Amino acid sequence: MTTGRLIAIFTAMDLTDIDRHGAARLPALLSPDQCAAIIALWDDPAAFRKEVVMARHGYGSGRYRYFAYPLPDAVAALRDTLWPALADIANRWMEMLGTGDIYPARHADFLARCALGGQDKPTPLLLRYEAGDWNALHQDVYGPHIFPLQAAILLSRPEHDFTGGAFVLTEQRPRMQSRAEVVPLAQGDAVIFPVRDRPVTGARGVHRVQMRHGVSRLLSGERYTLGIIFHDAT
Ligand SMILES: O=C(O)CCC(=O)C(=O)O
Ligand SMILES: [Fe+2]
Repeated sequence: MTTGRLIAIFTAMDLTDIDRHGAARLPALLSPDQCAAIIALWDDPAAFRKEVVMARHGYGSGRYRYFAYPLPDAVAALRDTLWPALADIANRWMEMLGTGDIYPARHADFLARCALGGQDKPTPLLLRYEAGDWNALHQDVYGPHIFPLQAAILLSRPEHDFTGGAFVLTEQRPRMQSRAEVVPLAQGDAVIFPVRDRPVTGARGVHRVQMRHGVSRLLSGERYTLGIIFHDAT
């Protein structure tokens, strides 16, 4: 995947979906071969710094592994090339919310800021679900430094490699009932979504709505996802 191709996809996609619906889909960000190559990393212990068995923590059922630094090239490239377009959205959001936060033009500069605050462990992760597994609704916050958007890339083929296992987002609206959004993904598609909350313009101005994401129960097969989170962890 070249930067040029990523930028072309971004230009083509409807980024306003993030503001309208809380999520945007980037079709075919990775090819089937690229997906297979990332899935193959699962069995390379040297690629990872930590494994989480989700049931042990009440996170659902399934496993995930956090990549170690240096990240595999494909993972590092995704973090770098997605950054500029997402930082633009994030900076617009911070302006709407009046936080005064500004995300730098280069992802490396944001990581340096995280590291100064003690957040220096890589957060990109590979997730694996089998039949019966699921991912509880959650927010990927790892410390005070938060980049407000993240990406998840489906590496397996729906209906071929697995059934069930839908990517789900919920939006908790202040003093109102919550809204669910299901994002149908094909192999290689990415979904871009808020980490914790997002600004919504209402009748009385801008307010934050809390967002959570998760995965519904897998009915059969095996499902792998690559998660790209832009802040690091303590
Ligand atoms: O498996 C999924 O689709 C969700 C993964 C996830 O929670 C994440 O990437 O942060
Ligand atoms: Fe997550």
